[in-house]
Amino acid sequence: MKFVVKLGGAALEDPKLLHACGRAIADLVKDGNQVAVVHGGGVQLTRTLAAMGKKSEFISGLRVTDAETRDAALMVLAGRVNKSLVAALGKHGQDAVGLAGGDGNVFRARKKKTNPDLGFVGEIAQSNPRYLEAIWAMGAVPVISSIALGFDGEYYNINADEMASACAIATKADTLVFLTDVPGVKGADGQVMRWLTLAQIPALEKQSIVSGGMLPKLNACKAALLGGVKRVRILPAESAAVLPDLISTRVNDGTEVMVA
Ligand SMILES: Nc1ncnc2c1ncn2[C@@H]1O[C@H](COP(=O)(O)OP(=O)(O)O)[C@@H](O)[C@H]1O
Ligand SMILES: CC(=O)N[C@@H](CCC(=O)OP(=O)(O)O)C(=O)O
Repeated sequence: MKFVVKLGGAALEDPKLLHACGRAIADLVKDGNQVAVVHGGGVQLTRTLAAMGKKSEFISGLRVTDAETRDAALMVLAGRVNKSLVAALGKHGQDAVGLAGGDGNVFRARKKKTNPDLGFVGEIAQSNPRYLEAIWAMGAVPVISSIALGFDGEYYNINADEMASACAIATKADTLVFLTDVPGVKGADGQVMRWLTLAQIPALEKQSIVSGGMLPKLNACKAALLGGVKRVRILPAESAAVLPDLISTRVNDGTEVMVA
């Protein structure tokens, strides 16, 4: 089976959690699966920007990204965060190869057209997974940061959930899992929804039951399901150990997002 596992920045904050996620991903590979990891690092980027004296601003869950912010994103996401994940997999004996969207032209971006304008925020315009296939052929795990090179030669900041769904579609993954900092998608009663269909999403958004970072996440779930990915699950990073069980065992953690 082919898996894309997305790790959010909050999940990467806690060394114990990072260790547990690294182990679960390594176990998934030991079971014979092909796994690509896509990661965020929003929290880490916000912290670095604050140290630089820059405030972070988000519109509908997307960071307003001027040139200085984009350069910091390259430094933090494609640098420190990417390499700490490569190290976490290495600790469990799993080879990993870090890359950003521009490397090997695996993902190419175009500027996201939004109102208001978000600067260097991009969306994936083209993908070519041949380098991912090559990394898998070597028994390694590609670890992809949410940065991609535009056709104009500029790097663009991509929401990591969006990057993960583009990766799952491009690689024809069977399963896309979002490891995050909440136990799942909470409904109107504040309880985690075990299942969520695409038809339920607009009402949740309209009533502001989902907001912030959950908006791009649910958009990414929808894109993946409509793009042919069979299973999409939002899972708390604390439950990463259940990853290898997702295929054959009934798992209650998190929210399964389904077409209908
Ligand atoms: N209905 C909801 N259920 C769960 N989380 C929600 C909901 N609405 C908004 N959120 C927010 O979405 C966040 C998860 O998105 P995000 O911060 O982007 O995570 P990640 O770093 O894993 O991508 C949660 O921390 C929570 O604050
Ligand atoms: C355009 C945009 O918003 N990009 C995100 C990329 C990182 C990300 O998505 O990180 P998480 O998965 O940890 O939230 C950002 O700048 O924060």
